[in-house]
Amino acid sequence: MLKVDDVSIYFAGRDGRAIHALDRVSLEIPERGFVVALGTSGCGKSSLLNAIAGFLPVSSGAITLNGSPVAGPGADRGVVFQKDTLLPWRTVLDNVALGLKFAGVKRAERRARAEELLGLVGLADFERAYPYELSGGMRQRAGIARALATDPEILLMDEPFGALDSLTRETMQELLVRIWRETGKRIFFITHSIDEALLLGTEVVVMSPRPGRIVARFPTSFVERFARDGEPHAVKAEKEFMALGEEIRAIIHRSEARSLAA
Ligand SMILES: Nc1ncnc2c1ncn2[C@@H]1O[C@H](COP(=O)(O)OP(=O)(O)OP(=O)(O)O)[C@@H](O)[C@H]1O
Repeated sequence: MLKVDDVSIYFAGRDGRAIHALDRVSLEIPERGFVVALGTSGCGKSSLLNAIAGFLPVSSGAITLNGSPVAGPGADRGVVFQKDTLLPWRTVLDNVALGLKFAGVKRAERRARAEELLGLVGLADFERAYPYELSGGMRQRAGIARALATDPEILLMDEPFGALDSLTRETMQELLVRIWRETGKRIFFITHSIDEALLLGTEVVVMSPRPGRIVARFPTSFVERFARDGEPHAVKAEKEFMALGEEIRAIIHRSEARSLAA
């Protein structure tokens, strides 16, 4: 279980005043959970993800993974950002295997594991390519393979498909759901898109800014149908999908108006 318990995060602002980026946020991501954080810009989504990743210390509260406190980055958490962080001078295969090298895994085993993961993300024919030879979607595939290389307990994904065109984005959503089902990994995923949140998540947490907090939570199961039939448009056309989307949209607008008025 990944547990975020009453976490607050403050930053020092330029004018000397503290920026309250996250206010007493709690959430749990069980095994096989796919939790999506949704909200407008500045509501603390990235701060939350960076704290779980161990890149950012919390000001108060605690984050634990299977009972152990998160005190810094670790191989038990794989991270994928909107902009890929592949090393341009290394091949796709070497990029994927890099984390294993740091973990002390032998060369032949690194190679076998990286090849297997490139197969999983549909890049088997590109292992010798360099990042500049790949499209945006392919680079994100490589990033996902790399994040999975150390067999982490959880994948942390910060708007991974935010910069992709809509068709590529759909393909990547299908791919991610397949990987989620096949590997059984828990996932924490950030998006601005209500449709994406509802399509992918087993729970959607809605956040609002100033200070960043969770204003609503919805357990969801549209992803089961998406995984089974692979037809995002049919899922999005479901009455319940549209109704929940409207409800969430209203919550976001209300909390945005409240925080601007405060
Ligand atoms: N390193 C930092 N120093 C100072 N303020 C910061 C820092 N990082 C984030 N903030 C502030 O904390 C608040 C939350 O930012 P955060 O990036 O977590 O939000 P977000 O929901 O991920 O936004 P976006 O969707 O735009 O990425 C914002 O007001 C932001 O300006």
